[in-house]
Amino acid sequence: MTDIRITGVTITPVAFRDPALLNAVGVHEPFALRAIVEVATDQGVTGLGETYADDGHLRRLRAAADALTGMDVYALGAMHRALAGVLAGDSGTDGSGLTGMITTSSAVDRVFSPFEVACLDIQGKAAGRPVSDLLGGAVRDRVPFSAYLFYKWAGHPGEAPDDWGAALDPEALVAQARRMITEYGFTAIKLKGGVRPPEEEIQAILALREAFPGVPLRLDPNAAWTVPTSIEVARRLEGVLEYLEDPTPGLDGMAGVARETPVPLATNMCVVAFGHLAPAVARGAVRVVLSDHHYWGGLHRSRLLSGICDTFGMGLSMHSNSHLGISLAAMTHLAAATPNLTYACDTHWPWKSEDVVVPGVLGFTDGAVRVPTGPGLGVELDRDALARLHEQYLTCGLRSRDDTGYMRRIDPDYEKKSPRW
Ligand SMILES: O=C([O-])C(=O)C[C@H](O)[C@@H](O)C(=O)[O-]
Ligand SMILES: [Mg+2]
Repeated sequence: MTDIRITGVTITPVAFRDPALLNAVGVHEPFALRAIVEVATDQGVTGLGETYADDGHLRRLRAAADALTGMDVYALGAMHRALAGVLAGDSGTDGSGLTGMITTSSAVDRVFSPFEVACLDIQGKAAGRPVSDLLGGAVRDRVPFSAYLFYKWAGHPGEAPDDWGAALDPEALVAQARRMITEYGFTAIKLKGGVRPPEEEIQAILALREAFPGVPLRLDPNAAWTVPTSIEVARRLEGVLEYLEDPTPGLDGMAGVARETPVPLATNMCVVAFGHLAPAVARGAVRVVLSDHHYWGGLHRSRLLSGICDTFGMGLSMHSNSHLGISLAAMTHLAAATPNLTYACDTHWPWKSEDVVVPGVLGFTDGAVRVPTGPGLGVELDRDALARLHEQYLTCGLRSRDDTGYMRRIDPDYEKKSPRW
């Protein structure tokens, strides 16, 4: 078999419009940042990856690109090892906004991920097979996603309201869910909490339960609550929630909540790297892990995570940050080829109005994305859109995600606290 050698990597940071979505650490800025990674090879086949674009991450991506140039796209293990060398001594904990609230994931895994995805795109194109086939083969041809609700302002301060409008109470969240379900057909609902006092968020979940009987519901306050508050909310929502995501900070706190409630606890905050799995299992801290190939080291390492979860009887769901079409394609191939990923995956997709991929391949029907069957990821770059969103990156002035800093500019008294209630 002929090698397919990397001859060059292009990393293009882009910015796309993002609504004023509220979370436990502040509010989304007017633009979300992503980096588009294009890998070129000596066989003329190219591959795509998508990742975060905070300044520190971009610097690491560029160093990685130099180290990977000349390597064979099949040598994924050697690439991961090479990046461990390049990033040795770099804790990668700057840019706390990279993954939302996650600062303890592995820098090597975060940097490796978009290159691995691009190499799998190339391998798939060379073999004429979809990426899901390289991951063991699709076990489902459609991947269900959840309606991801946010408390939100009507618009960014000083701008006209967006077409979703404000959502600051249960009625508005029910209306938001109704629109998302009408437009996308979602069959599960997640509410991003940690924004309003817990009693209000309980009322919001109860309103959603009444409006959408039988639809699985999740609440994720991103560690905004103390252990006693978490236990009380879990008690009030027992039998109502499919799972409660990261109610409180840290493995010990989560274990303390888990001991007192039958409601399954899920996480994308206290188990975000392989080293966290053994202590989480030992403490019985979580019943569901949200995978995310962007920080678990790509698609193969996410499948390794799924095997570990399966072995230890933990469920598997999927986390998302604001993302574009290359990521959605990668998430869909991965989910299709992961038998124990039985929960509807998270996606921020409905919140974005711009993209870098040619439209048409990825679409939602009945809340699910059909797994692309073309070679590789199955998506193609729209070069005009890429240029436009790169220009937007250059002019928007944002260089790192900073939900707290943005909130403080609007409300100088705002304090970041975990737990808050
Ligand atoms: O499940 C989660 O924790 C997330 O989706 C993290 C994200 O950063 C979310 O909170 C957001 O976009 O504000
Ligand atoms: Mg979460």
